[in-house]
Amino acid sequence: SSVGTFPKQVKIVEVGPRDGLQNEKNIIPTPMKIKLIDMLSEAGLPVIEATSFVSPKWVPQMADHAEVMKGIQKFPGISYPVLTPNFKGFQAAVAAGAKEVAVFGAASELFSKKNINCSIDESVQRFDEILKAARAASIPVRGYVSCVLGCPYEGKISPAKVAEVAKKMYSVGCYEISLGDTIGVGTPGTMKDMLSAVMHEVPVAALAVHCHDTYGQALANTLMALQQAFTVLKAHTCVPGHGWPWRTQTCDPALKVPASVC
Ligand SMILES: CC(C)(COP(=O)([O-])OP(=O)([O-])OC[C@H]1O[C@@H](n2cnc3c(N)ncnc32)[C@H](O)[C@@H]1OP(=O)([O-])[O-])[C@@H](O)C(=O)NCCC(=O)NCCSC(=O)C[C@@](C)(O)CC(=O)[O-]
Repeated sequence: SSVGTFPKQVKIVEVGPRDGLQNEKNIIPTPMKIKLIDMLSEAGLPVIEATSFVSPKWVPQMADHAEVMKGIQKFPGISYPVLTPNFKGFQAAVAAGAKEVAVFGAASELFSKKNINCSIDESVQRFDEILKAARAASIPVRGYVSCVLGCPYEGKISPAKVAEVAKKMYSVGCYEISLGDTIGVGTPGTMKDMLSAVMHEVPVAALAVHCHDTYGQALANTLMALQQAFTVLKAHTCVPGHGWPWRTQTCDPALKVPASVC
């Protein structure tokens, strides 16, 4: 009976080669990373986050970003976005052949400082600079908001704060906002409250969730997010034939994408 309460289509963004590997202490050989990404491509995943163009002093495991990008097979129809924290990273990513990038901010001031060494407001300014250059180069930019259900330094984060940051990132031009339960402390209840607040500010079809499984709640939280998305999508109508921002495909009437994101 629950089958009718999910969206008909779901986009999965595979982040293993980046999020999965970035904290590994032992440096994984570049050919092994390339092999992993090629195997994920062969498995048919539509989007594979390949690496991140961050400072090697901050994340040594991702220091081989350019070699990874150059070495992987680019399967037709598969996107290989990479993380870019600043303009320097964006330029390096484009030079290495990236066709899509992701910027990453946080709903927690302390986490922002510890992760990308700037305040939330400063991060949005940096993203704006990336977005302007990306627009000129026709490169789509995805946005992450970390700590949406809790922060390792600040504890609870209010849904209103998450909505505020998500709105800012959407407003500067991120085509999709991925809401990260960075430390996996969310529950279906807190996920529901957070999404309700964010959905007032960002169209549901432009939202994604990124759930860590620290306490075994990731699947339950994802289920809640899908059900909530379905409830909101069901209430909207779509204008067929309109293109997605930054995207070439036309919107799918079956998805009932709100006209506001077409
Ligand atoms: C943002 C910075 C660079 C600021 O770091 P900073 O130290 O403030 O940067 P800076 O501008 O002062 O530069 C310091 C040095 O870094 C270099 N540098 C500067 N930028 C780059 C770059 N792009 N690529 C390569 N090198 C760079 C720069 O050239 C300089 O080199 P030096 O002169 O000392 O030799 C740093 O904090 C950083 O790289 N942070 C990345 C942290 C990170 O990757 N975290 C994990 C990803 S986020 C995540 O996992 C969450 C997510 C997305 O999965 C969702 C969720 O679960 O919540």
